[in-house]
Amino acid sequence: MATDHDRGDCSWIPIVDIKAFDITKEENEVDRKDLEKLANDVFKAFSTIGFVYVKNHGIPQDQIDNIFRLSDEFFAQPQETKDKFVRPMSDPAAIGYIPIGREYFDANKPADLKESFDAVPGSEYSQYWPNIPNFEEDVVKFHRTCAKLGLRLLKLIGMGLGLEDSEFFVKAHEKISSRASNNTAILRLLHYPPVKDGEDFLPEQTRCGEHTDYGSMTLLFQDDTGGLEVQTVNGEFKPATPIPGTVVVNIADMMQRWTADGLKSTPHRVVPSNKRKARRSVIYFIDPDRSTIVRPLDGSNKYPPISYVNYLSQRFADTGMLEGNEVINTAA
Ligand SMILES: O=C(O)CCC(=O)C(=O)O
Ligand SMILES: [Fe+2]
Repeated sequence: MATDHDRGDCSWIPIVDIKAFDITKEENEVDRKDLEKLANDVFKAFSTIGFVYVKNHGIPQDQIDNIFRLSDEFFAQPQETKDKFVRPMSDPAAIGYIPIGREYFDANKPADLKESFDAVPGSEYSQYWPNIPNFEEDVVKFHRTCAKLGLRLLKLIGMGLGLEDSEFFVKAHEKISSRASNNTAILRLLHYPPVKDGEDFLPEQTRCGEHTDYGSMTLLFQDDTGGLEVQTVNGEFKPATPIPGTVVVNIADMMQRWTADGLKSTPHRVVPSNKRKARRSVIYFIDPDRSTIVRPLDGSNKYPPISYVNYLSQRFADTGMLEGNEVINTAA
């Protein structure tokens, strides 16, 4: 069957091959023309559908496989073991386990059928790292690897937008791999459990409700189960089918605001297309440094300037996620 990619449908998620600028290359060995073409391709996708599949990114497949294996090992533990690592929601710099039902996008619907583990480097909450050999070390290493890819893409976005300083976004994320108190980028391991024989999803329950992400950009590694759907420019949802060897990358809300709606933060969701099978994904939510003041780069007053940390708190409050002085650090 011919796919959208075969048909060259430009309104749908394109595959961008970034081999010329993969994370193993030194920036000074990269051909300027290749870089400009990539910047143009990435910009075109992010200013229309808001999503790309990135191919030949340079993250070794065995490193990705290892993270999925550690994730499986964590979620396969008995519930009472996982419950010992429940993430304190009061601090965006915290890490830990988020059980089924703890997070929701729509209070009027049953909670999403998912559980997750949030990780950041240099967390003061080291007691929430599970007792699984190499878990903390490998997960933090993967966080840093994802940061590298994220910074490459932020550079391409800066070029694609024609910013005078093409490193502008890179500089606004320079603390991405440092302590979470400076930058809230999180690596989230996600597990969507299967429903057992004789059981089913509740009416209106899904795996991950329709939402946009909060920060600047998201990297999304999915297994081969399927279920991720992205809203098209015409408003309907279409499957973002897993493509082996690629990372799905999407623009998030803060970046849309920063670019005065030039880049699109597109609604997406995960439906139970294969509900008897578990689905796993690993998500890297990229945020600007917490103290960054975000103002529209076109010089307009489309949105008032706001510090990223205030923006994040406001978003949680708007969606009922802020309880008392609690702030939870999630995408939504
Ligand atoms: O699991 C996925 O593929 C997507 C999840 C997602 O969009 C999110 O957690 O923000
Ligand atoms: Fe998302």
